[in-house]
Amino acid sequence: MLKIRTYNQISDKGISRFSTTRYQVDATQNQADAVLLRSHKLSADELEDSIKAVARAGAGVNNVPVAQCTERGIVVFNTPGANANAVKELVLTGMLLASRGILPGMQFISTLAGMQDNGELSKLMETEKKRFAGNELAGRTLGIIGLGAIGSMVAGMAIDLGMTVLGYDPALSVDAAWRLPNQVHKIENLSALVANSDYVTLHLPVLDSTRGLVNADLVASMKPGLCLLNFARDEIVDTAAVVAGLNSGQLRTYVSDFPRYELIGRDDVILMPHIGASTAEAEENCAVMAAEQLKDFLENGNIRNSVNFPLLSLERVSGAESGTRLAVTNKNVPGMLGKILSLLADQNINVVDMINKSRGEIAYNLIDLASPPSEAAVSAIAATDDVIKVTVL
Ligand SMILES: NC(=O)c1ccc[n+]([C@@H]2O[C@H](COP(=O)([O-])OP(=O)(O)OC[C@H]3O[C@@H](n4cnc5c(N)ncnc54)[C@H](O)[C@@H]3O)[C@@H](O)[C@H]2O)c1
Ligand SMILES: O=C(O)[C@H](O)COP(=O)(O)O
Repeated sequence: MLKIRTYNQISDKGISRFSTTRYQVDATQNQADAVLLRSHKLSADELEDSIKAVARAGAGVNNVPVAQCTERGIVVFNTPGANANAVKELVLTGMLLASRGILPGMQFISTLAGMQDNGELSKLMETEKKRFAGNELAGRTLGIIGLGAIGSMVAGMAIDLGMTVLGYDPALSVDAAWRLPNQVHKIENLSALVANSDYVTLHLPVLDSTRGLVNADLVASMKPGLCLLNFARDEIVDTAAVVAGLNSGQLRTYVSDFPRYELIGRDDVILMPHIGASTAEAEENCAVMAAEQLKDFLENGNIRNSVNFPLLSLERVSGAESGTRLAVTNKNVPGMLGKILSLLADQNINVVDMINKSRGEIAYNLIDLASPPSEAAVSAIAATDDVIKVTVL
């Protein structure tokens, strides 16, 4: 039996991908093979030595100790794009709430509970509605910081709304560049992007390089009256700089999925309780994608959508006598593959097929064998200097 320990509420659609004859999946599993979670802040101490993988049903992996996982040969997966549409729709909601008198207008109406005369009510609406006028999005400029799965969908939506779109992403992947609508004006300089935008929306991960990216200097460069939307992570924004910007009028509105106490109760701030991905569709998509990736890894050693391991996949060779596969993780240093293969040769085990890839300090190998390796052979490989993990699949 393979064991998966879950944290958070994971959609049943994902959990049901694991057959009950082969997997035990719930929050109580100890000595588990893998962890499946959403935003639970995972500490390295929660990862027992049996853990081979952590699957994040979602995009952000800042709640996972990725560097320690890498050192210990634990593969970390995420589900890029699976919740992008949910976030895109909430960005639109945020832009509309920031632009039209929707929330104050609704609050005004709620003060009228108890009025009994619809004629009077209609008259009151007509005299008061000027207090809740706003502006349209068409014709305005949206700056997008981070043009990955979410940023590109937001770009497409904004173009459809008649907005001009500026984009900034110094780490843009080739795949993401292909997905991007060609009407997006790529800007190399963050200050130029914020100086020329009416709305700026953040869609980048929190990393050491992006923590505090929106700071006092960037706020000072903003076009006066800009609306900032943060559906990425709170650490990317310096709250004190945002408060100062709102107080000075440099910022008109701050919309955020990450409430901070300093921001609660302000008319120029719209806060949501981290619900960017909280739709039935996104929760199902993320859970299913995470489950499929985890299964393919635990059963075949294949790696799709990992944030710390090379992406790699090897078809099972039909007719291979034993169907035995070794997954070996080692430090990315010269000569490792030779050592592993020679240990197998010493045991007279023939290699049917294999693949090897590296990423940063890690190398990962899938080796299909013509006959099952003895325990001694597996132990010898595991004991080799710079080998981190060996799994027989
Ligand atoms: N509010 C929510 O519920 C919610 C939901 C999903 C994702 N998120 C957050 O949104 C982030 C983005 O999600 P995604 O699915 O689009 O991820 P993604 O990996 O597809 O895209 C992120 C993009 O950010 C870019 N980037 C990296 N460093 C940058 C920098 N310094 N400046 C500008 N761009 C930079 C990358 O090159 C990439 O294109 C996640 O990391 C997560 O923190 C929040
Ligand atoms: O990074 C993400 O995918 C989002 O922040 C969603 O987080 P959640 O799975 O806890 O809703």
